[in-house]
Amino acid sequence: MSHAWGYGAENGPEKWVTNFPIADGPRQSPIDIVPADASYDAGLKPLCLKYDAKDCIDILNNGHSFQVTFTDDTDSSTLKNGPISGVYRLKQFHFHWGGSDDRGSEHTVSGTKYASELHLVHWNTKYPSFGEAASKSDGLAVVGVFLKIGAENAQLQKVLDTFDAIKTKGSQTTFPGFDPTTLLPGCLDYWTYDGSLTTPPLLESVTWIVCKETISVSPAQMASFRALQFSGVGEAACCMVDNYRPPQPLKGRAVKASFQ
Ligand SMILES: O=C1NC(=O)[C@@H](c2ccccc2)S1
Ligand SMILES: [Zn+2]
Repeated sequence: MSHAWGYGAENGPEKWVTNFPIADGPRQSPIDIVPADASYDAGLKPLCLKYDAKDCIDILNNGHSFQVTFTDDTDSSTLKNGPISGVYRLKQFHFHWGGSDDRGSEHTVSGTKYASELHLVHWNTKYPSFGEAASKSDGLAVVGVFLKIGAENAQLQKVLDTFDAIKTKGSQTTFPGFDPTTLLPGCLDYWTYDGSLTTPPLLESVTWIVCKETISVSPAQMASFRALQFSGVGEAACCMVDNYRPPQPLKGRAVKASFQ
């Protein structure tokens, strides 16, 4: 690829395999979740998500999405139970979205695309760091939440209110004291399967935990997402839209459900 990966015609998901051959690997993400094909697993525990707002540090436009980063030096913001063993620390959360309200999520449900998808990225503390964990088959756990077009989401709006300060690639601003619990649906029923990062390097190190229940986002709020830019200051302006990878082949993997 002549330049860094992205979501355009020249450097987008169909081209990633050139520099990242694992793109055609056996446990790639996202996938289309077909509820009727998911098997209920009574052994799956409820998710235990405990976040401390004091760990929330800043918000960054990284040129692919925007991410809210957490301090992960202690076990104060963690994911436990669910399909995982041990303690996973929250590193960051970010979103993927479309150029219009009819698309944007990475996972789909029986082919249904949502306007956006929230990813809460956690790493297994049996490893010394996120970077180390990212290369291990049980290194990461990402909680995915679908954003469905509807009422304005007041908690999400707190994140969107920072966007004037992070419009372009590489810009960031402080974002203290935000509790990501406020972005979770009321019901934490989930589907789970073994998958990968959905962006390069596409490492097959993610236990995916996708919530059945959606959260709401208004059309105006989605328009705010789309006013962010992939491009940096002084570059040709390019709206940050369609920053999602489409579903990948299941290749025989089982999708389990925590609910009947
Ligand atoms: O769930 C995912 N979404 C992404 O953008 C991928 C990623 C890549 C690197 C770090 C964190 C997340 S993995
Ligand atoms: Zn993501």
